[in-house]
Amino acid sequence: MTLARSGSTAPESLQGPAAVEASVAPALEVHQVSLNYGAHQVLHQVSLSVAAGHTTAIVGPSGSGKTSLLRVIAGFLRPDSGEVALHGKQVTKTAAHRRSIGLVSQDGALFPHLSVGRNIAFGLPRRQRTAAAVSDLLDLVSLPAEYARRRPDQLSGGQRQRVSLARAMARQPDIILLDEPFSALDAGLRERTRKAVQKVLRSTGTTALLVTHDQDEALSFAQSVAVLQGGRVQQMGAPERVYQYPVNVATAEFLGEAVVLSATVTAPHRAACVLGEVTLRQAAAEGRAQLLLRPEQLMVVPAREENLGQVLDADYFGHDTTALIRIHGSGETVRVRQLNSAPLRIGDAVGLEVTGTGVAFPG
Ligand SMILES: Nc1ncnc2c1ncn2[C@@H]1O[C@H](COP(=O)(O)OP(=O)(O)OP(=O)(O)O)[C@@H](O)[C@H]1O
Repeated sequence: MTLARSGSTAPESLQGPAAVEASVAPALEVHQVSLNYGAHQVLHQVSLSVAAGHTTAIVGPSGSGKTSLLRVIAGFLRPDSGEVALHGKQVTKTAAHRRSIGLVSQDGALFPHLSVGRNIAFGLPRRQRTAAAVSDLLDLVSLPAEYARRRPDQLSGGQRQRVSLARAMARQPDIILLDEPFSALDAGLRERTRKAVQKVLRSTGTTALLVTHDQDEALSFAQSVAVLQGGRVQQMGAPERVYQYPVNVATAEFLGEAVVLSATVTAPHRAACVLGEVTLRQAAAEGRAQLLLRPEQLMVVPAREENLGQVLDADYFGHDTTALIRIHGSGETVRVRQLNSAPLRIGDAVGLEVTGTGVAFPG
């Protein structure tokens, strides 16, 4: 049994997002979708598309509308306006069970009284419910065939999620919706399961949409990231793009730790701030600005007269220390991430140097 579709994009998907996007029609298109719960509007003209064979993550804070959007795509909720299409075919009014969609939820939603094998077989068309097909699906998610006889409560959380993925993939749906599938797992298992799921999706060329509130997960798992805030898509693009070129400070702050300093843009690619002159990676209008840097761009150097600051707080994480530093004179505070060759302590006097480039926003 092979789960790669005929005309699947699996080989191309390994060649990079641009190659696929240029040649393949979107598997999912959401166009101008708005949704209200009574008088409360939770989605505002949301548009996004997912290229066939690609994985896109919708990331946003709690209450931003991620689950609501997923439910509209799955067909559990009808939008007040806008459209949803799968492989170019309108499904906005199609019942959930008639859409070619696989769903993996936070808890896996396995039937506790059925064996793993029967859980997986449930996802297969009736005539294909054979031990061999179940065994192939277990193999796909790197679980031994003997696990078919176990009950879900005899598996670890990560194994349960892999079974849930196998069940969702059994019918080779147009798209797999992953609704916070790793959030119930502890840190190490979460990462391993994430990698395992990513490998299955990419090797089979399966289109997937992941919903998560975890920025790191979104950036590392998906080939494209959509940032949802207040029911609006603020930005969508490749992970490196949205991290490096956020459209506003709120998006930057959501997609990882941000250092925001008052600055003056003195030339299209130059800004002056309390830490000195910084090169801008995209042109900005001259005048007052907010300068965005990331904590990993601030290098702690031995204390000197200029750029002198003091450590206000320090969190030791083993591999590195994150410290809050108040800069003398301006009173501004910055967060730095320092490898633990020389751990920082509260009260230390330090100097700071900026590496790399920043982004300036008017204001
Ligand atoms: N059935 C409902 N009736 C009324 N309001 C709802 C309903 N479901 C969700 N909401 C509201 O809609 C908004 C978006 O909720 P949604 O669950 O889509 O957000 P989310 O981004 O998935 O949040 P979380 O990450 O906490 O799950 C919230 O303000 C929520 O309170």
